[in-house]
Amino acid sequence: MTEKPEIFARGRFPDPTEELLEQHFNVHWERRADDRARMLADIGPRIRAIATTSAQRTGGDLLDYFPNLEILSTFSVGYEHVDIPAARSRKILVTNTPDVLNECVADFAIGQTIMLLRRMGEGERYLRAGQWPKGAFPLGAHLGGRTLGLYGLGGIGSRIATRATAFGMKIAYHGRRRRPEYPDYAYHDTLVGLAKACDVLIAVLHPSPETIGSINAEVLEALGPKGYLINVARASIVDRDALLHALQNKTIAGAAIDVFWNEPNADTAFFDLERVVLTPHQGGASVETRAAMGRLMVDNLLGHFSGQGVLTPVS
Ligand SMILES: NC(=O)C1=CN([C@@H]2O[C@H](COP(=O)(O)OP(=O)(O)OC[C@H]3O[C@@H](n4cnc5c(N)ncnc54)[C@H](O)[C@@H]3O)[C@@H](O)[C@H]2O)C=CC1
Ligand SMILES: O=CC(=O)O
Repeated sequence: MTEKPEIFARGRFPDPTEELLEQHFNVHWERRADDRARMLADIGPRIRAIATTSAQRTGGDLLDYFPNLEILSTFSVGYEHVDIPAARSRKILVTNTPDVLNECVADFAIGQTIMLLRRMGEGERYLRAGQWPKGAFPLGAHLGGRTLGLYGLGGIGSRIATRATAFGMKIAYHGRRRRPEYPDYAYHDTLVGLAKACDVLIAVLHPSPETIGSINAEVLEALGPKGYLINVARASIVDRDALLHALQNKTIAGAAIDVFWNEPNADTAFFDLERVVLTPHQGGASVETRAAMGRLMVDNLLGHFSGQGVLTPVS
């Protein structure tokens, strides 16, 4: 019987994923190490793969423990927690888990849109606080007839658009180029232009040098006092101080934030604001989606070790 490849596993995965990893590999769990430095020194040269969640940062300093590392497989679409140039310079293949969570994150983004516009979270807090007998809760706003602006029209963004259309919303988007496959969606060649044109701006794209901090004071001003921001991408895309200022001064109507600047610590400065929905990075957090992500992460590792090739390399 051939030896199972030895892998280093970082973070905590759902039980079925951990079982799959144990089934196919000889797994060294970082979280179970009594003495991490000794563990790394002992197993480093034998490790051929890393499996990781997005909560762990992997840079060149860690990769140096693994001179025979071939592949790093992350249990996430996002890969900003991996130092891609450091991996590339060591000829380490990196894979992620795109597409299997598109529908799940799109459902969630629409859920946040409804929650925000219809003020459902605030309404529930009002009821629980015993405020209802003192007067009816203020009115919310419809989705139908409003324009949804997508900053990122990829796997997830395109699914959000389909759902929003069913709610009667018009779709606009900003990207690096016009997408002829979406003739019914209005293209804006600047983010400010998109923000001006839409009522609800949803960020759903990878953080990159080009996009980090791109939702800034100018964009929020363009969104205006009747505009809502929803961020299901990464916090780094939004200028935190500009957003806080806009919410405090009501220069935008509200925001839903699923991703934070220092996860898993939420930013308490946003806690007491009205018209704000805060969630703990739940976009892809369903049992079914997590299982599919785990399967894909493991399939990438199996594809690599069988010689058949990985399914979803980070390009
Ligand atoms: N909140 C959550 O739980 C989750 C968040 N995400 C986030 O969503 C992001 C997007 O995921 P996918 O839709 O799968 O990615 P994708 O790669 O399919 O789509 C991203 C889109 O953004 C566009 N884009 C890239 N740079 C741009 C720029 N400078 N200006 C405008 N558009 C640009 C791309 O052309 C592409 O159409 C992920 O990178 C991740 O950060 C993903 C999964 C779950
Ligand atoms: O944020 C989640 C991911 O898969 O990326």
